[in-house]
Amino acid sequence: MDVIVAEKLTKEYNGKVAVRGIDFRVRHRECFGFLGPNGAGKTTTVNMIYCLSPVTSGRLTVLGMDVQKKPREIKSRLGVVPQENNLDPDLKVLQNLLVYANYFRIPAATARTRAMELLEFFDLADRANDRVDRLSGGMRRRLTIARALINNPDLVILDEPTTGLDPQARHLVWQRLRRLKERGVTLLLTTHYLEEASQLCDRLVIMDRGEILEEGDPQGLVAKHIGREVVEVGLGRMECAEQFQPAVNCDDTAAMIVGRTNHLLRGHLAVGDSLFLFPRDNGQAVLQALQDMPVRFSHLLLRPATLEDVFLKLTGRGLRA
Ligand SMILES: Nc1ncnc2c1ncn2[C@@H]1O[C@H](COP(=O)(O)OP(=O)(O)OP(=O)(O)O)[C@@H](O)[C@H]1O
Repeated sequence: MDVIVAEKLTKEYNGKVAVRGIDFRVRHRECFGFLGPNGAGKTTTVNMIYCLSPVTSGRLTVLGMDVQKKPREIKSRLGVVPQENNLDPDLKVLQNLLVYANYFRIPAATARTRAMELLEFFDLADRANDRVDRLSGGMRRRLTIARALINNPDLVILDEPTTGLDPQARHLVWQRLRRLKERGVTLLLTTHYLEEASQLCDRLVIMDRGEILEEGDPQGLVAKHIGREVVEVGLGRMECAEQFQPAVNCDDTAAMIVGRTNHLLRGHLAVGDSLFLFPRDNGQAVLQALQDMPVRFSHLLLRPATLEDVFLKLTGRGLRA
């Protein structure tokens, strides 16, 4: 049985559509992601999944139950990590977990054992008696995730789990989330970090302006839309040789580059003063062809293709634009 089934799911705020008739399914024990820029509708979608925000139209079932009919039952089996940490800063680390356990009516002894196990798992055991306001941002985030697990949920929803964390803290959170997945917990996360999506998600949807543009596994999506590599050409502040004078603007130069390398490409994309070339199979040959041109580009690089390229190709914008 799928853990979440959404069909033509729609959310409007005062007549303004935030989520526009989307369909998706989350499978048991997978990590499923919503990748998209700010305002794409990710938070709105997860708010409907954890029954915080009513569905405007369409069908949404979580753990086999309709969100409009069984919100209480659904909530009791979910763990939720909201975008903003909402820990109680006046309470100590362990107390934060115990108070939460109380909401779920977990017996005190069980709650204490589980809380200590979770603190251990998230590398926070030695901070159990510290006040929350003494913790670093990364520790608070891990504590928020630990708290979401206190009721042993069947599904954990994480809204932008590592936004605002430094790279080291982010990697530590990813490591723990991967271990949770190995233990069989179904994870659903929203993110605008392509690296987070690639590192954690088995499958994801790319969302923009309330719609799902694509669905698949991260590697499969990159292979389908882009290929293995990208040659990125910076067309701003170019230095041209005399004989290359006709190519004075980006559009002309981009057209000329594509003309010369087309036989080596499976596609290309011009965005602002950057040109992205998608080599058919030999990125090095494309790079060489450009290096042979009498132009010094503002930058020229051959790099692995990423989900960011997929997003750019689908929307014409960057994820952080
Ligand atoms: N409570 C609300 N009332 C009115 N409009 C809202 C409300 N919440 C969200 N919106 C609008 O719905 C759209 C989708 O917002 P949402 O927060 O779901 O996007 P998001 O992808 O999660 O982005 P972010 O990463 O910024 O949270 C936006 O246009 C937003 O302004």
